[in-house]
Amino acid sequence: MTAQTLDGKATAATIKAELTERVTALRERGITPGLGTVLVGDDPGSKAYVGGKHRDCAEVGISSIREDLPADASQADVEAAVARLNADPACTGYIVQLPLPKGVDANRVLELIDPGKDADGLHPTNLGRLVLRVAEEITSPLPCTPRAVLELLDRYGIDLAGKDVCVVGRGTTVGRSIGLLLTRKTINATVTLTHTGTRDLASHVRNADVIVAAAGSPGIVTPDMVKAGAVVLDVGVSRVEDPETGKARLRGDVADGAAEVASWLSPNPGGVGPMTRAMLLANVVDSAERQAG
Ligand SMILES: Nc1nc2c(c(=O)[nH]1)N[C@@H](CN(C=O)c1ccc(C(=O)N[C@@H](CCC(=O)O)C(=O)O)cc1)CN2
Repeated sequence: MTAQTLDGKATAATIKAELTERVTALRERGITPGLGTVLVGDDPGSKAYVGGKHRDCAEVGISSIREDLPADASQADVEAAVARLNADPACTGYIVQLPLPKGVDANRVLELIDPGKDADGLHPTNLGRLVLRVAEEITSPLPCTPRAVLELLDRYGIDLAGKDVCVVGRGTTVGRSIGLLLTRKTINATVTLTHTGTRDLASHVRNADVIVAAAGSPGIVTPDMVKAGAVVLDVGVSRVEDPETGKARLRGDVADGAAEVASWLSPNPGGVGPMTRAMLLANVVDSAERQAG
């Protein structure tokens, strides 16, 4: 068996075309959605992700605003950038790129974001809504990568009701919140959240109908851990040095060979990453539409 591809790149392109139409309709009503970003420091990955977010905005007609701060920015500097975006009427939604450098308390920063402008769905109020609303519609923004996973599966018609899902990794942007989404009554999956303290990771993963590998640990999910016919989402990404060329290359959390066992597999790159970018745009457009009534 060779797994079918959950093509995030192609799906994201379709979603971006849909969003372009919605942005055009907003602009015709005199409303221009605007995404702000706060980037602290020179981490090449974070710089590339933020650059990609601004290119995506330009592609669909969303305006964008940058707050780029040096690596030695203080907690107060970062909080001041957040305050500027909270006050800026041209910014309808914004994100603080994570991780923040050591010495800056990310949770304190996230708490200062105006929840109505929280394009990442990471403010405690928006995460709290996710906890509280089990069956009711959630109109507040959802964290982009969890939303990306769900949207990708939905676009390929993969039903999760009654399925056992194993999430590997308990990070803020993916692992901790995806279980809340998957266990909503509209989805009805059963979730096991595993992490570095889990005993016998393989046994949990092996039980799962759907695996969400989001540990940021290259190749942590090996083919022998994948149940035949499972759906595998490779979310985590790491830059590792290729021993042959000495050059840095991207590696996902799922080791080579999983495609021979799984029924569906999201490639990495080209799977959940592009969908994460598309879901950020969707959060911005959703919130601009809500603000416009
Ligand atoms: N404030 C946030 N910080 C971070 C988030 C987030 O959702 N909000 N997620 C990640 C980084 N991230 C977006 O910020 C992100 C990661 C990966 C991709 C992506 O498209 N990856 C490509 C490969 C890219 C490459 O070549 O380097 C792919 O998977 O095809 C987009 C966004 C942590 N921080």
